[in-house]
Amino acid sequence: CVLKASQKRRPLSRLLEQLLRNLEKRDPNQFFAWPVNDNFAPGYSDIIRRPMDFSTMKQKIDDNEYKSLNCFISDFKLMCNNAMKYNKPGTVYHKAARRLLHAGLKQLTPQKLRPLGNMLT
Ligand SMILES: COc1ccc(C(=O)NC2CCC2)cc1-c1cc(C(C)=O)n2cccnc12
Repeated sequence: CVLKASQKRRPLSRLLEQLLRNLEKRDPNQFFAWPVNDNFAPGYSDIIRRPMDFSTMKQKIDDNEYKSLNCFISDFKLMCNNAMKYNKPGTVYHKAARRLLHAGLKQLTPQKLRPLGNMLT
């Protein structure tokens, strides 16, 4: 069937949505699903200047704010590093961020991305 213009997603957006879904699977507790709330994380917005979470990344994909894969990967790293900055080592969140960052970057290696590359053509 022919996709209407509104349904036609840019190749980059389709790739980023696929990558985002795979990254979200590595966050089963959904600690990274939504913006961190200062009520549960005292002083968070004083310590973390540039908050980031998966829902914000999804919105940025939908708003075509990512001009490249590297911008997307930078936001993923920012999200994990924020958690390792605010939360002390040994906390459930610091450990979750380290594991997510490690697992996520393994999915974003050129070897893993090359097969998806043809989605960009
Ligand atoms: C969207 O953010 C969250 C959503 C849910 C939860 C959560 O279910 N926490 C329960 C596990 C022990 C309480 C935690 C968080 C959370 C993420 C974070 C991060 C990512 O720093 N955080 C830091 C301090 C306190 N809570 C959190």
